[in-house]
Amino acid sequence: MTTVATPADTTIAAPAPILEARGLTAGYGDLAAVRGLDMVVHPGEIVALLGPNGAGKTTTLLTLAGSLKPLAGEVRHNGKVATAPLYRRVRSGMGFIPEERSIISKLSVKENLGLGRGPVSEALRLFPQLQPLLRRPAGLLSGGEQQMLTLARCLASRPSLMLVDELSLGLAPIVVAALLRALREAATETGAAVLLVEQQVQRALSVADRWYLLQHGALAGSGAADENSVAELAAAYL
Ligand SMILES: Nc1ncnc2c1ncn2[C@@H]1O[C@H](COP(=O)(O)OP(=O)(O)OP(=O)(O)O)[C@@H](O)[C@H]1O
Repeated sequence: MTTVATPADTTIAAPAPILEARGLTAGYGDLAAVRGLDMVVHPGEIVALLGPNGAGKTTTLLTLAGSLKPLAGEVRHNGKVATAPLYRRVRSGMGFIPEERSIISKLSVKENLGLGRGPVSEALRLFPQLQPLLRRPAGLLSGGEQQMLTLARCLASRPSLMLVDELSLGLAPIVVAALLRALREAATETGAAVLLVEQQVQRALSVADRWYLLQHGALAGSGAADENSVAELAAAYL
């Protein structure tokens, strides 16, 4: 816990960040796609990582998840420098939803849910829409149903931290709203910390608590997700 001075000169306990980037430079081979990032994500909050195409959002997320090694700087998970690869971080309570859909097409919905670390019953409680589809091969689901399956499987394991890339890509607004609502509930009810990469600024801000803006591989701004954010972000890059 860190302490924060309030205007009334009392102190309140602020939760320690669950995820931190400190001076993080990341990329591919010699190419630094993002440089010198400082970011934090606390338990129970949704933080949107915004920015135009090619700004470095996915590279940042992959590096924070342990899929790419930092070129410089560090990633901290629960206050400790994180060096474990992605699969070990997932085993220790991190949820990761990459841009490409992570289902096994030939397995049924039920079998796909069974591959998760949480109970199938919890996944179905979160997304009852999946119940009538349980016996269907996951490859035959619609894009939105596949993304529900992915998110249900991840949330059922009660992750303490979730890194989510472009959940809404190509999906109908009503489906996106249901997916984002589930993330919001996980953050509010179970204290999960969520870092959400999203192209759609307004959608992301509808559920986020805070945002960071990446441009050309560097942080170009950050703030609370409030009524001024859209105008601020529009001025910056929309
Ligand atoms: N595997 C790779 N090898 C080399 N360069 C890459 C690789 N993946 C991405 N890049 C480059 O890194 C930069 C950042 O890409 P990244 O995918 O992180 O951006 P992004 O903000 O997520 O973009 P988008 O919103 O279009 O997905 C881009 O210039 C991209 O071309």
